[in-house]
Amino acid sequence: MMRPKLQVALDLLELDRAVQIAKESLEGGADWIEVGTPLIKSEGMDAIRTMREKFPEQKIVADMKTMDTGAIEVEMAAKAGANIVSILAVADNSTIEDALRSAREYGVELMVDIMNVPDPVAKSKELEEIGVDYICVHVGIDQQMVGVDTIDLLETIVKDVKTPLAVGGGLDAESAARAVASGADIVIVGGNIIRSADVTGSTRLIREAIDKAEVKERKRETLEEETIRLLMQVSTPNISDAMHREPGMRGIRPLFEGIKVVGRAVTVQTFGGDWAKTVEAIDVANPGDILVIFNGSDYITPWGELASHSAQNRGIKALVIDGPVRDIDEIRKIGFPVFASGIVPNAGDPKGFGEINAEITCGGVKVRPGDYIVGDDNGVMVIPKERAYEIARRAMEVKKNEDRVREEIRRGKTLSQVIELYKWEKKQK
Ligand SMILES: O=C([C@H](O)CO)[C@H](O)[C@H](O)COP(=O)(O)O
Repeated sequence: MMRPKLQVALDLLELDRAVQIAKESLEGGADWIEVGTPLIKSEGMDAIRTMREKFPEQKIVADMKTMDTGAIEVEMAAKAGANIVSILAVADNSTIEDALRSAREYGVELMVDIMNVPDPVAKSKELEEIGVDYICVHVGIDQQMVGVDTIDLLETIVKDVKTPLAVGGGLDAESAARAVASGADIVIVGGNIIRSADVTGSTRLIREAIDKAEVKERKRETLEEETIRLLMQVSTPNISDAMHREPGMRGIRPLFEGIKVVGRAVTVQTFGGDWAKTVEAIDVANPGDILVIFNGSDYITPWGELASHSAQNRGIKALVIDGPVRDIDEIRKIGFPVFASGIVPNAGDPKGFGEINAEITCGGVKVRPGDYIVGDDNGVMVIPKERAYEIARRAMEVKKNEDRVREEIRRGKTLSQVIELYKWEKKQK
């Protein structure tokens, strides 16, 4: 078997950064440079021309994601210097066939990306029949965020076609090795190389993994386990960015610094310091949950040290309260994480008004039982339970991107230089 190729996907917006990252990834063992679709949209065919000029010996893949007018788009990319042009399999066969004619005419190869096709096996057979050079088994970035797995897709196709397979979609060293073991001829990696602070080192790790193609037994995490693991690795600002700058809870701060908590909400609606429901909720919650309380008063508390102690014994992760707490000296001593909007000495009475596990508003944000709560030094974010996995994945992408930008700042550029801020200012109409 031929040594599998490693294709680095330059999904960036800035050409200078893309050139630098390409250079670093080639040093780490990448074979092919993919001019990613975002880069092509941002810089046009100049992105391909520049890569050709900077890397005259390298194989360059243009990820055009063409849907129509296949011939002209292949011609453009070929004339700009691409060796392989990638178009979409969801395009009509007339587009794919004409793109292939153009590829033959201009001396380039055609890769066809089966992302989003309704029947990947049937489509792959059809593409083989048409005679394309490569089939790209690809799970798009948005699909990755909702849990679609690239290797699962590869395994459904591999036995039915002989055309060389390029495989990509969220691959890291472990899944890249798995892809090769399952039959990938070309491994495409974007985010896990290009967003790394150490592009060369990350490429090297993936290179070694695909060369060995050793598959380790893996215990698949449940979606909930993976969601919590990922959320523990990102910050509330990462989460807010991933949610299109969704606000955190207003006016709610951690009682002490350096705490990071993730858990699912058990909600409590109470009134003016009535601590019956807040304390009963400790018995309702499961280990790992976070109590989220709306108190309706900023001068009488329904929560203090004894409740904290009891919650901690039950394995409850934290308390988030729109309202004040008391006994914070004792709460700090036992280290029970509390996020609150105030501190007072006086508690209310246990009258029994209110409700456990109703939808509430806390710090101006809607919270339902089971929603994911993340608290850290910056405040508290609420993630709707239906989108928790997706948001966790997207927040991780935000974090990775920041890791790379931080490294480029460390090397001496200003933030606006790194992200070419001026170019991306909204132009007035
Ligand atoms: O093609 C891609 C995507 O659609 C954005 O243009 C990526 O290059 C491809 O998915 C590889 O990137 P990662 O999934 O981040 O590894």
